[in-house]
Amino acid sequence: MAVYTHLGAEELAELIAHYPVGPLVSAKGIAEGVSNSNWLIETAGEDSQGARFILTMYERRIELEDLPYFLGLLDHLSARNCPVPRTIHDRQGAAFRMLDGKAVALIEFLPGVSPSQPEAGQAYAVGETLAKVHAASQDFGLSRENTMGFGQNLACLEGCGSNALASIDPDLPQILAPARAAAELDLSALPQAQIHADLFPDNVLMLGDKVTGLIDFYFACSGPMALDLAVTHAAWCFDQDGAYLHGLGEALLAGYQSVRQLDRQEKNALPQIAKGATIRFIASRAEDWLDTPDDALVTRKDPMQFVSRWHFYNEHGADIFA
Ligand SMILES: Nc1ncnc2c1ncn2[C@@H]1O[C@H](COP(=O)(O)OP(=O)(O)O)[C@@H](O)[C@H]1O
Ligand SMILES: N[C@@H](CCOP(=O)(O)O)C(=O)O
Repeated sequence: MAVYTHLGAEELAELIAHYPVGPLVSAKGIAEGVSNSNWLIETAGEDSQGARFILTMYERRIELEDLPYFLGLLDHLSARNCPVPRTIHDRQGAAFRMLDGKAVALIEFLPGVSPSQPEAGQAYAVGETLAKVHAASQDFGLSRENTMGFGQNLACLEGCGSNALASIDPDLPQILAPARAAAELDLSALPQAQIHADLFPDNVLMLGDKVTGLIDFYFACSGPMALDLAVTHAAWCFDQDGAYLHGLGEALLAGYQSVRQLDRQEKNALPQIAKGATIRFIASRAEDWLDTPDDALVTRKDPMQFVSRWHFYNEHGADIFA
């Protein structure tokens, strides 16, 4: 379920009239996603050829002051031929508007579907695209602190508390010690860029092995490129049962390095960074788990999936990223 707000037909038509896209033809709520409300918008187009867009209403976890960074980054990357949707600006040139007290943005619709069981060719293409995004972001003029960094992950887990973590799974509190170790890591000397920081398969649109869209940049921030690669590795390279998919891992790293070679310092740090990346998702999933009522329509994501990935990187990280 990801339409948290009801927008009536007249309200939608009035909103769309502020954009140079022609009159509204249809609006359908999109079920996927958990954070924001999204609609697939069809308009007549300025030239009456018809056009499609995504209308996003920002509901949770997004600060209004961060929108110029997120939406500006989309426009910056799109202008540099990265497969990223551009923002449609309204007739006054604004990238977002307020509606019923919430921010909304109209975003280019990109074709493609998110792979549910990614294959090696797709992992290669995602690695390649991620490296291109890192390169293209180098001259982006804005920056944003990572609000889900290793220090914040520790604070989040400590905020949940051992007892509450144990109520999710008796083994979960054991992640507190590794979270303390991750919070001590200093990644500031590693090569930096604007990073997506949440590049799960459901945030990538593909047609076959071609990446047609990277979406959902709402955790994007300024940070080490190796962290983005580690998040993507942890999100793409394990099957439903938690088994490591060696072929996907190799392909992702090869695709990335076909565009940008990792340096020795990054390779040495990657095993620790990958463990930290798993803790990032353990922390947010645990917090969401405890915050989500049992009868909520949103499906809770299991933090233990990433605990098992932490153990994998702890044992094999040095070999994988050598
Ligand atoms: N630019 C886009 N082009 C095509 N589909 C999109 C686009 N942006 C979002 N979507 C669709 O909307 C869904 C939810 O979007 P997403 O940004 O991931 O929401 P959330 O932040 O709530 O997770 C995606 O799974 C995708 O199907
Ligand atoms: N990718 C995160 C959850 C963030 O949700 P998104 O729908 O905004 O990508 C996870 O899997 O824990």
